[in-house]
Amino acid sequence: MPRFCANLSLLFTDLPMVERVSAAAAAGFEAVEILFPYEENAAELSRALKASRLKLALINAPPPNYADPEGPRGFAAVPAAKDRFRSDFRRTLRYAETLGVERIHLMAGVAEGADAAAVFADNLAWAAATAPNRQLTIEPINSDDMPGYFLDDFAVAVAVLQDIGAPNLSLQFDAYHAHRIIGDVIGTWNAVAPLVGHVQVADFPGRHEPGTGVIDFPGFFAAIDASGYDGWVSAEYHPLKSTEAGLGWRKI
Ligand SMILES: O=C(O)C(=O)[C@H](O)CO
Ligand SMILES: [Mg+2]
Repeated sequence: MPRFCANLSLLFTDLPMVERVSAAAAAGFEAVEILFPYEENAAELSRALKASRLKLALINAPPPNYADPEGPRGFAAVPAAKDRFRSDFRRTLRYAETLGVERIHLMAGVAEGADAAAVFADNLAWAAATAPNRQLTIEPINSDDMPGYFLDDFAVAVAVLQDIGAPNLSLQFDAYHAHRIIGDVIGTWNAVAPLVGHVQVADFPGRHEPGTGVIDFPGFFAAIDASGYDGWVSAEYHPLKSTEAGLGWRKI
């Protein structure tokens, strides 16, 4: 079975962020991800992670809260926001240092066209060269959930990763988005697995726990194991009831 990680922006949300860390450890997770840690006290969060012996697998680069439906969705592919992307990235590196983050997800933002594609490639190459010791990811996100999001296509993600060819830049594979963008989660996984650095899971419809919808998670987890991927598989879903009541999927 893959190694599972808890997304603390979506799980254990009845608790303050710092307390979600020990709740994840008590539920048997060995790693967590936090999409928006920027409103938290980084030193306090770091102490909580150490006390629970949990790794922080992933954070998103700012802006701080993409949960705001009106808020920006990152800037990596936004031509007018090149300076903003780069200053945000430097800020992320400071958080990553304090928190001991394993991977940083660089969000593309709302943009389209040839200029956006060129700026995206340029910003990613710059970020990978600026932080050669940090692992960075990009994630195709379906445009029904995030209208206008630049990176809504696995082929575009694969092409840019292969063009840049940086060893610290990889694909973030979210099974929920793969289902909504392409439909065939396992086939898509088998085509891109060597490029993947981080995995997230939620079922469709509803974006709830694996096993609550139509995605073949036993088959997907078997495909992950067969591919040799040994990174984290993160629970990035909205619990149907309570977080604890919905954790049985880890044994399916
Ligand atoms: O939308 C997703 O699936 C993500 O992983 C983004 O990081 C959300 O911010
Ligand atoms: Mg995701």
